[in-house]
Amino acid sequence: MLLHFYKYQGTGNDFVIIDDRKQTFPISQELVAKLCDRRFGIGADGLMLLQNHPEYDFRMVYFNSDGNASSMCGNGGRCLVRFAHALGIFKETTTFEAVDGLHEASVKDNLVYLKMNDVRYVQREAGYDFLNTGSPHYVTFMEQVQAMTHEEVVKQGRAIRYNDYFGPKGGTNVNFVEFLPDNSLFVRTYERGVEDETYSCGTGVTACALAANFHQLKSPVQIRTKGGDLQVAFNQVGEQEFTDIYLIGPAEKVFEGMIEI
Ligand SMILES: N[C@H](CCC[C@H](N)C(=O)O)C(=O)O
Repeated sequence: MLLHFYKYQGTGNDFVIIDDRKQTFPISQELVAKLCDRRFGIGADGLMLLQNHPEYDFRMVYFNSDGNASSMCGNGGRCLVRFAHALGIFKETTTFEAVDGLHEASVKDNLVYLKMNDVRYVQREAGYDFLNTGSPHYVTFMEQVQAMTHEEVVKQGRAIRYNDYFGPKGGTNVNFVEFLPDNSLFVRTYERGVEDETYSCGTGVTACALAANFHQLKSPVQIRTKGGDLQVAFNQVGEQEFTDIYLIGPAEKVFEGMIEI
């Protein structure tokens, strides 16, 4: 069977997208992992289905590149909004349903504005913060993050993702954050379910921006990643409470094609 697919990327976090409004995609962990494989498939950090929704513009179904369905993907959400806009599903703003509930979004001047769910609690520990921005994120602020090798990000990220505290809870994504002189952040992320460093992580940079608020960084926070620049705007309504959280940045179609499945 020939499958029509689209390839999108949002600041280097890349995805296979399927227009599955007819809900015919034969979901299986094996097929999703194969399509995301960078040698034997199309290659991506994740795969998304765009499906019809009885009340809202569309439904987002997200899978990590390990083939397993997962929690919310911020960059994936931005790419799917860009795709839906290109399909003509909406003109200015859209509301869609994802695994963590409803999201509003808009496309303006080549940027996608994605509203993230409110954050009601930030667990603050010695040396890290832990919060859920649609996916679970461990955030640690340190020097020289830009200078870390890929191997160091993977080794240190993997150790935290599988440690005795986070491992039994399904693991976590791990973010290493450096304050830059211009009050922006440089973020590198080890992603659960990709089990590697990705070029950026949308729910990850969102978590880093909120955690940086405890270090006097105010909204909007500029974040640099290996894959490009993102912005996170938010409203702090309480010591640990954030609403009106927007993840803002570019999302582009790279190519489309057909693949035998
Ligand atoms: N790997 C994440 C999901 C994708 C998050 C990331 N790609 C993003 O842009 O938010 C997890 O399993 O928690």
